[in-house]
Amino acid sequence: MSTSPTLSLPLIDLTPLSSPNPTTEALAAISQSLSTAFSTTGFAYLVNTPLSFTHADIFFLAHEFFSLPEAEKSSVAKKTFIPQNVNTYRGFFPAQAGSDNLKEGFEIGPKVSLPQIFDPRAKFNLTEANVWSEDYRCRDGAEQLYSELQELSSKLLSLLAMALGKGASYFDGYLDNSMSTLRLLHYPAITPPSPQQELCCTPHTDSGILTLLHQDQTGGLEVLSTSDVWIPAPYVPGSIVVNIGDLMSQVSGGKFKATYHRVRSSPGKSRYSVPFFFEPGAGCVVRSVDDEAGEGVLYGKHVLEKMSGWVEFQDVDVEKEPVFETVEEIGVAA
Ligand SMILES: O=C(O)CCC(=O)C(=O)O
Ligand SMILES: [Fe+2]
Repeated sequence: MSTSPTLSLPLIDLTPLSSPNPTTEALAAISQSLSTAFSTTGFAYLVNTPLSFTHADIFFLAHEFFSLPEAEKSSVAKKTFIPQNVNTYRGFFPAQAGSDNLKEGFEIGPKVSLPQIFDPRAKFNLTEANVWSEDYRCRDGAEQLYSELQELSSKLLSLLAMALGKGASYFDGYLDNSMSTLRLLHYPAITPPSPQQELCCTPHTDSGILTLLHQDQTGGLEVLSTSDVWIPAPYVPGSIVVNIGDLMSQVSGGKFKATYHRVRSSPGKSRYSVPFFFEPGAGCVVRSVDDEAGEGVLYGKHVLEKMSGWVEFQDVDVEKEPVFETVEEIGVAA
């Protein structure tokens, strides 16, 4: 692990993960670097990742989607925005004018269908199928990127298990029916620049296990340091920004930090980013390593609670959702 003189976040070299048989020492060294980064700022840059996609390939997927005509994007918009559409959780969301979240997005989940554990009357079905516009030419690419990011995240999860003193397969149950989300984001240019629109992504923590973020060259990402100062996390060529989500922070007994981050507007410029939120299955019971016999929390419930605070899901009312309470109730093995 190294820290560039101009960067406040560590760079972690993942070269050994591209090898079919990485040495135990190499894996232990990455595990240690991740542990140090996640126990302090909660953020790091990953370099020499095993992805087959270049930075340009990834942003092509996003540009192609956001250059579709508005009507085409609306055809896959979530029900919250286009009431006649059936998709509630996957799909397109438009930019919310007048908020600190001036971004439009397109979200996809796994290609394989997930067990339908939500009440069909629920306002948000977290395990619904993806929706695609026939005019979007990059569906195969987006599905392939999803699969590679899921694979990389799974490897990182094993390394986090080791960092917590557990065996490499300790968290493997999280991968059953994992409902990770690949999100293509476009922050439209603010013209004319407005002093009121200082932020285009409001300060927040992510909700899942970890997030792998590709950002373009525009800059603007900021991370709250341990001394409560916003530090820039600019684009580093060829890197992925990684950070811990609330869930993993809880699982680690607070050892790993879910750090606040935000995006500062770049006057007159548009920006693209592609976060991948690595998540367990909705029916996964998640427990802290410090309380392995405890009741734990059902991941699907954790997400709905978190969603009620997101601008894209303003109408989530967790109290009114027919949310399952126990694993038995939703009929899924933990
Ligand atoms: O666009 C970015 O760089 C960050 C996006 C983000 O933090 C998120 O979508 O959770
Ligand atoms: Fe985030």
